[in-house]
Amino acid sequence: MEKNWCLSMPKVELHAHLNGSIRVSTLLELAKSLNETQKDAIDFSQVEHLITKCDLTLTEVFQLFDLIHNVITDHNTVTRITKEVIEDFASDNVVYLELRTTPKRNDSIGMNKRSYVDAVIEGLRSVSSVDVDFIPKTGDSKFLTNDKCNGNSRKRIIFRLILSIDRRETTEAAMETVKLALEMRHLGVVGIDLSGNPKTGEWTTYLPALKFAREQGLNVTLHSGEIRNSKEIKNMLEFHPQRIRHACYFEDEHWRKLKSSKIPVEICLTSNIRTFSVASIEVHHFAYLYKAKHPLVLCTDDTCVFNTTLSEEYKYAADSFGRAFYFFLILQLVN
Ligand SMILES: CNc1ncnc2c1ncn2[C@@H]1O[C@H](COP(=O)(O)O)[C@@H](O)[C@H]1O
Ligand SMILES: [Zn+2]
Repeated sequence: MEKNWCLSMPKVELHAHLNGSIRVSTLLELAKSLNETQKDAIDFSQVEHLITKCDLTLTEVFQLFDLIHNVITDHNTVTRITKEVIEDFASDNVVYLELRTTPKRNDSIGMNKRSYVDAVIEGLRSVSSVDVDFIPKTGDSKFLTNDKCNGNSRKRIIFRLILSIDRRETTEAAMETVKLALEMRHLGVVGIDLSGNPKTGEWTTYLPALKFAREQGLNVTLHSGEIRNSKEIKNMLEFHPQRIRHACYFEDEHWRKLKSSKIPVEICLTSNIRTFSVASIEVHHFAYLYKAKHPLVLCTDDTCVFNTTLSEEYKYAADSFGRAFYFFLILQLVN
């Protein structure tokens, strides 16, 4: 399928991690300058090596995240990368973007979870090439958009934020993130995500925070089935999150439960193939769920880490799954 057609089509991105979507050029620039000024702070050659590697094991992916986090340490950098990530999605013709990020602390520079998210919001405000509509439309909040020219001919992107809990965090830290999300709902925070290295921690550590989030009306999305862990997948499905991501290692009983519950699945083809979570595109569960008419959405996950864009994910799906998928896209456009 035509790459340009996939590019020109207005798209919705529901699963992208902020730090994993940093521009490659920005990552290399920041890593290089850190390497020159503070020799011990970062191993530049390792960043370069991992960023150019074709396939990355999950362990390498999380090594790369640690390196990225070592580079993005201050508020200004968080603001800069947010601005750039939005500009990049807008140029890929994404018209609705739900970005997720893990609020972080860095005591040495006075960063706490709240000030981290404030820096993200500052990034939204600083975008000038496109209007970023990030405030749910209620009352007098309209003035908080970054709509600088009041014109309606400019390109517009609707933006919402999901706050992530990292599987390395404590129950208390997760609860702090949920409370922060509740405080920031008027700034477009719509949900809570559980992510991080699936080989780390127990998801039950976060259940009190996830249940509290749901009781308070926040949406919950879970990374599930990125590795084989039958019990965790079963319990996550029983929790009934609003959306699930990955579902690579689901077994028959999980598929049955997923299909009857109609929980939508966020599909990240390149991420799954490049991390070997699925053996090949031919056996990817996208085809199975698509045929079963299960609610699905194609997403990028981490455009920097997996060297992809949402248009490329659509092209990948169309090229791999053929004509039926092409008509599915046309129907989406028509509706
Ligand atoms: C490859 N599949 C994945 N599986 C699980 N968690 C992932 C992920 N990709 C990204 N993240 C989560 O997002 C963080 C980076 O963005 P933020 O610092 O939050 O903006 C990673 O540290 C990890 O916790
Ligand atoms: Zn993810």
